[in-house]
Amino acid sequence: MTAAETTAQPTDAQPADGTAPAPALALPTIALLGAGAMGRAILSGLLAPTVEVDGPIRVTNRSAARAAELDGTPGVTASATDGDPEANRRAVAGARVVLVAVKPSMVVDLLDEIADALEPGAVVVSVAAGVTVATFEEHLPSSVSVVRSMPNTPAVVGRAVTGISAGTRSSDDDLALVRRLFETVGTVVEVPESQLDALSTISGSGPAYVYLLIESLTEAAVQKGFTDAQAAELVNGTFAGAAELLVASGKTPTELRIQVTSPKGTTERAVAVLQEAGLPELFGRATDAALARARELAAG
Ligand SMILES: NC(=O)C1=CN([C@@H]2O[C@H](COP(=O)(O)OP(=O)(O)OC[C@H]3O[C@@H](n4cnc5c(N)ncnc54)[C@H](O)[C@@H]3O)[C@@H](O)[C@H]2O)C=CC1
Ligand SMILES: O=C(O)[C@@H]1CCC=N1
Repeated sequence: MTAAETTAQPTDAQPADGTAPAPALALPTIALLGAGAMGRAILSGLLAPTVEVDGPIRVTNRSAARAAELDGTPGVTASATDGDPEANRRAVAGARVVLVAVKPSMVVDLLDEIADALEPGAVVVSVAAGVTVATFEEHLPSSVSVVRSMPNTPAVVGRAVTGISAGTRSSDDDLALVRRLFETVGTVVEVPESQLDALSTISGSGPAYVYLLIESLTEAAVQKGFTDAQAAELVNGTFAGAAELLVASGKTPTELRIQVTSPKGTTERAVAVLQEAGLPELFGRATDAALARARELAAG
């Protein structure tokens, strides 16, 4: 199931026995504009039982169907913007944090729509790829601050890696607040804005690269005669196990690859094919292409 297909729900931070732990983290009033794949992934972290948000999270989305689905979620009020031109303005009025999670091409129109409804002192948090702090600040009053972020979809299971960058008007407290917010869905790395697009090409897009590798190896398994179900079990299990071993062992990926690669054995032949085909360089080119696209998005 992709993040886009999930509905917002508490992350696996919830204890298995169903008992509610004491809220460990208090967050102020939040508006979330755009409940697509990323917006809902973040929402799932904010709805964890360990998080206490001041008042319901005000969510908006273009389609009425998605808004209606989310409106039934405890801790959320959701409105559709289709047919209700005031929905975003109502959502941001009085909110201390405003998360902007619409497509990059829609950001500027959205900012112009909400600018004079924002609470002075609000922190506007962007997750939009490419769109710069300067663009945000240009379209918003000087009484609000901007923080740019780049999360990734493992937020749905509380395992996001999120980059955050301060805007020119954001205080240390604003940045700390945004860090706490994203820590509800995983880990947070603070970088200067000049590095955020590069970070996006690695961790923002990274889950897609991993899934493409999984798809490719699965195809090879099916070509070798395994059923789809067997291929998925072999490949998904191998990726999950390898990633867990990487984290648990504290070893580098190179050390772990060498462990698998018996001298003159079978893996050595396979790895040689991948290296001769230029797999490492391909990732350099792929991330360069993503970076170029981020710059196009920044230009509008
Ligand atoms: N999908 C991903 O892995 C990541 C996405 N992002 C960023 O997150 C943002 C959203 O991306 P996705 O969730 O993938 O796109 P999406 O298309 O799944 O979601 C965008 C949502 O915004 C809603 N929307 C459109 N106009 C609106 C408006 N005026 N007011 C309120 N809601 C509105 C749409 O109905 C839609 O549900 C983008 O800016 C993207 O760059 C950032 C990191 C990772
Ligand atoms: O593909 C995109 O533009 C967004 C940003 C990083 C991941 N998804």
